[in-house]
Amino acid sequence: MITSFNLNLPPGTMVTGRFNGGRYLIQRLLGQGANGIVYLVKQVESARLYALKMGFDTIDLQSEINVLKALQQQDNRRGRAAERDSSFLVEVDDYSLQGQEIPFYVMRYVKGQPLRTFLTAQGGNWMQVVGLHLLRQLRGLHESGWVFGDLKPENVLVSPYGEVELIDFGGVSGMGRSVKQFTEWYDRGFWNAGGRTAEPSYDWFSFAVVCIHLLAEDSLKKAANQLPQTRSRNDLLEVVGSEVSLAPYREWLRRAITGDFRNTREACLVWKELTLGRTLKRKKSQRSTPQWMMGAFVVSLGLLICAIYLTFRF
Ligand SMILES: Nc1ncnc2c1ncn2[C@@H]1O[C@H](COP(=O)(O)OP(=O)(O)OP(=O)(O)O)[C@@H](O)[C@H]1O
Repeated sequence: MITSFNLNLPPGTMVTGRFNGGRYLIQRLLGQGANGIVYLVKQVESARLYALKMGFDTIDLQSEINVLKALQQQDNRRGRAAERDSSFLVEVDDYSLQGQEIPFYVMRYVKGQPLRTFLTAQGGNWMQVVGLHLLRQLRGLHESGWVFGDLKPENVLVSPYGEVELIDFGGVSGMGRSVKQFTEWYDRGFWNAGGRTAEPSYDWFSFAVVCIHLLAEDSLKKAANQLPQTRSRNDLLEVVGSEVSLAPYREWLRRAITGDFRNTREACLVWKELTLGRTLKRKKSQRSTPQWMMGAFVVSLGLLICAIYLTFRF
């Protein structure tokens, strides 16, 4: 039986595909989840870095592979594959270990920090930049007929300039189907706030809960710990209305929780207007601040403004 224990492969291990013969040298462990274990690997032929995921369960892994294949084909059709660092899906094969066949697939390596780590290190204000990038990623998926489904902070990696990549496509479902993988807090059903049909509003809702979780965790915990039958979307709306840390996002969060956007393009636009307007106001008011007080903020604010400029310019 394959377990996380015997899949714990040390750096320097060569993983050779049983059918295609692709060779990948393990550099280090990237992470481990319920469905598999992910390594940073170097493809021997090209010396390129990729992420390689080995599965504990062939069926679960296969459903992720199917989604990645479909996304890859869509990218290829639109001629986008060349624009990316590398493709969604590089290779699928089996690895023989101690007489067992372990399915694996190779995907692009996403360099970045998990969303929560990033915001803790850089400050909550970065949510403005990160949020827009994330919504744009969702918009791309939605416009291609997919819903991400299992949106949670662990599935979002952020680059030093606030750019975002989604990982773990195991929860992606075709529009109109049932969401097949979700995590309690971010799930609309958990809050008795709607069904689990894969539609853009399902992802908006999850994203709203991600924001509340990251910026007002205690209040979210309290609301989530109620009896399941009394939990409702009003509990979330109350948190949104009362938490100061959520004030900049209040209008957007209310609309996301109630599913009140025409589409994800509109969700992006509203986010942009709300957060950009606020940043400009803050910049104006800072002009009257004495210079000596500015010193400590200059570097981080400069970086943030740079990122905001780059984010909102396009
Ligand atoms: N493409 C990637 N690039 C960099 N790191 C990655 C990549 N894919 C996964 N990881 C890392 O590996 C971890 C586990 O991967 P993943 O979330 O796909 O596993 P999982 O078993 O499906 O998780 P879950 O239990 O959340 O369903 C992630 O949290 C992340 O840290």
